[in-house]
Amino acid sequence: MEIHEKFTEWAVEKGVKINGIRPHRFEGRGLGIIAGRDFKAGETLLTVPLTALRTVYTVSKSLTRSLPKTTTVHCLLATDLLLDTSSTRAPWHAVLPSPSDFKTSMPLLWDPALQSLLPTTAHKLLLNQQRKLKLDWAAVSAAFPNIKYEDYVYRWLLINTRTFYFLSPLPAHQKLHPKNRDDCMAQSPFSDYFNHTSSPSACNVSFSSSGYTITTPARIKKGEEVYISYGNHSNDFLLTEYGFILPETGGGNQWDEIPLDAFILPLFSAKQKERLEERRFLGKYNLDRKEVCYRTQVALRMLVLPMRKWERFVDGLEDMEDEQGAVNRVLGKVLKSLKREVKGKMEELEGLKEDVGMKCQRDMLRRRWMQIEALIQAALDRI
Ligand SMILES: C[S@@+](CC[C@H](N)C(=O)[O-])C[C@H]1O[C@@H](n2cnc3c(N)ncnc32)[C@H](O)[C@@H]1O
Repeated sequence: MEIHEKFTEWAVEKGVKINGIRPHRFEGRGLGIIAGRDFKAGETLLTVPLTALRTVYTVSKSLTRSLPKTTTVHCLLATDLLLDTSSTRAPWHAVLPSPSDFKTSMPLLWDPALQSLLPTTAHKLLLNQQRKLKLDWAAVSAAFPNIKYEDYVYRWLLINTRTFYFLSPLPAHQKLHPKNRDDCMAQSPFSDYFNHTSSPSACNVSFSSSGYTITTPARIKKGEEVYISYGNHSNDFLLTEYGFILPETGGGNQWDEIPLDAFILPLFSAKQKERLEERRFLGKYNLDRKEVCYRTQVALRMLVLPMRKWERFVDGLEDMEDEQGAVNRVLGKVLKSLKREVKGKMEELEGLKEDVGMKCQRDMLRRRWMQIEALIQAALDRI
């Protein structure tokens, strides 16, 4: 833990205030934060001043000028991180995960045969990630032909997995605020040790002109891991963007959900789709841990109600309960088709040769498919 002690000293020098917490290695989660004492609800665990952050405003002008004006903040921060060989932030760089940590966990670096077996949402996010990386790499490789792709991707993933939402509160920066939400990012030392939970016990991260403040909403006992929330994300999102999924044990992921569009949309005629679109109920049908979403309930009613009655229902003039039995029968068919698809994907995964990807990658994918199967089965058992 010596590098972590050195980094902690470095962070304190930069004005980071660490109150009773320290980095600790947790099985399966890499580094995280452990409570060094008992905490009461409302206590502040960490403050990071603006001056300690790495942001688009700390990137040197010479680097910014070398890249096109349209370059993303993600790309600027990744390139800056790669080119920064000074000793200024060396203690911070020393505690970052290694390229091999990403190789095992991030689907972006997996074998294409495994990538093609990612669940729908995770796969869509991967395609989007690949598109963004391709554009960023085109800009960087043109400006710095000596940079190696692997070295760049490593930094790109560091930025992808370790930044916080950031909009500079400094008036001088405000006219330059990024237009794209994806560009509102900053690296914050020490805060980037916190692992994610979907539980309400996650610490609150607030941001103001004095920087980031991390506060606990609940009591924490000495020796417990302390978490923040990266957002209300499903496990498919966490898998592609952060390289992990929350397990079922310990409460699981309360925000987990799976899309149903591929199985529901084909049930409608072109005319029905038009009407759903007009009433803003076309697509984005999901199943979460408790139920199918309201959009699904509304859309499926179109298949069991005369159009007029459906319109009255959408206008709030008809009761939801009356047709629930008929809706559940359609939903049951949808869920059974989805379950068959999941089974097929799991069989494909089992049929892959042992040398396709790494065992830990295949295990992670299998665990995700099993979670999806369990979500579907729980929904079938409810109806
Ligand atoms: C901001 S960093 C947190 C610190 C990181 N664990 C480390 O070793 O430096 C985010 C990364 O931590 C890991 N992580 C965060 N929360 C996790 C969790 N609940 N379970 C497993 N891994 C987690 C993922 O690899 C994620 O990309």
